Amino acid sequence: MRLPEAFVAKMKKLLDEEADEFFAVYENEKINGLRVNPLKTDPGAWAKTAPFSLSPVPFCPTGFYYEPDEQPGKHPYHAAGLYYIQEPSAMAVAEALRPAPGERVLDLCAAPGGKTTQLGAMMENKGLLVANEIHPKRVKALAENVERFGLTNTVVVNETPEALAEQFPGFFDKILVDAPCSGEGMFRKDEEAASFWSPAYVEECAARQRRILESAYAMLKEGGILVYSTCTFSPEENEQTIEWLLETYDDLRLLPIAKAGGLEPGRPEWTKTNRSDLVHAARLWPHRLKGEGHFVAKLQKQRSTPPWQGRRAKANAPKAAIRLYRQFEQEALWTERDGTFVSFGAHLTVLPERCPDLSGLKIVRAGLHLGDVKKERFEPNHALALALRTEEAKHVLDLSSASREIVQYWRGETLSTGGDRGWLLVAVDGFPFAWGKEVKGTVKNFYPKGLRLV
Ligand SMILES: C[S@@+](CC[C@H](N)C(=O)[O-])C[C@H]1O[C@@H](n2cnc3c(N)ncnc32)[C@H](O)[C@@H]1O
Repeated sequence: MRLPEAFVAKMKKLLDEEADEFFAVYENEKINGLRVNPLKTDPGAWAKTAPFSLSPVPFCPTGFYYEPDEQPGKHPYHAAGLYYIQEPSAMAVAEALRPAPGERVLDLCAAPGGKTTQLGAMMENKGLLVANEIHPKRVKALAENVERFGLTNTVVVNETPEALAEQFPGFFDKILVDAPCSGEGMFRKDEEAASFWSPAYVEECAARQRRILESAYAMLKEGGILVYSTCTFSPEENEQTIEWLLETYDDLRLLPIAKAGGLEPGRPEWTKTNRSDLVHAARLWPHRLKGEGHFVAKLQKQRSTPPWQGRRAKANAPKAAIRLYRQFEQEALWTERDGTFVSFGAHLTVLPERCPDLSGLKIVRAGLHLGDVKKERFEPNHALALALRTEEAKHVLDLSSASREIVQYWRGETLSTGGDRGWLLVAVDGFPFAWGKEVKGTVKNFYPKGLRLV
């Protein structure tokens, strides 16, 4: 592939005798990976019986490589949220943050949701995950992936980092800044990134990263952890951004990232002041492991920070909406859902635990969208189907992934079953896939129109 000349010259200078090995990887095919959803299945056990030939990614316990001739993105298991197709090196980022269930976590630059889905799964749907994306178009894909993965503790927001910082000073235990960057590490995967590249663009990205990090710092609580990552090689956006951060906020401390599975240290010699602590950061090099280029740094805030003083969100769902939902629950489910029920128009939603007041923010999705009240009836949302376990549904239509019916259903067609059971959960090999309504022998299709197979 054709690489920008100035990029080639710069990397030759930086990498010196390692440069030939580095440039040789551009002749190879890109590496493919998927990350299995532990909310839905046991990754190790599933990988052994999966319809793809999977081998483990050494630095991510839920990550697997698949072969270039396979297409897991087109399998109904993908639609059922069993895995996320993700560039393997990108999987190391959420591993460095590793939030615990119950924490307050922010993914500040989140679309399309690779890391959000990984963080949400690590949190076992407990606590609060705020997934923010500044671009209104990209936020839609983020919300869809959150839904597909079955995340119920996640609020998807479409804001600037500055607006969030105003609302949430000192609020978060953990923050991920997976920064917009010049994308040098993705040239092999995305040739367009190469056409976009220039030295001036690298500087522009670095300036933007610094602004985003200022907001992130403001939102961290005392003792809170920040992970910063890029998919680029340039020292200006990596070691030097962290150098700037450490100089600007002298209470921040770099924490070591384990160098397992091929991760290498950051490069102190690429900072302006030769900061030795940059070895704690991690670099993922495409010529040193099976994956593209990435940089990851982990920092802890030491300064005493006034605890967040904001209000909690209050339940506001009309009684009638909850009554209709409870009726649906009685008819279709064995389990009852508790929590803070709120309405956005006809939408009925249950918020994540201890969710803060969200007024004034552009909220795309808040917690679990249970369904909509339509003409005095409750219609369950696709998100609810994907957040359930099959055992929770009273009526299940389990289709084989190899069957014609699953493809028909995915396309939006009705199915003939002969039954009359009302709302039923359509599943693929035992994994929830969508809602259907079985009336007088026919299952009416509730697979969302925008997600159907075409
Ligand atoms: C590297 S991508 C994030 C990838 C994502 N974390 C994932 O794993 O799927 C960076 C994101 O930052 C967003 N972004 C661009 N400018 C931004 C800004 N000024 N503040 C915050 N986010 C920004 C981009 O739209 C993009 O979606």
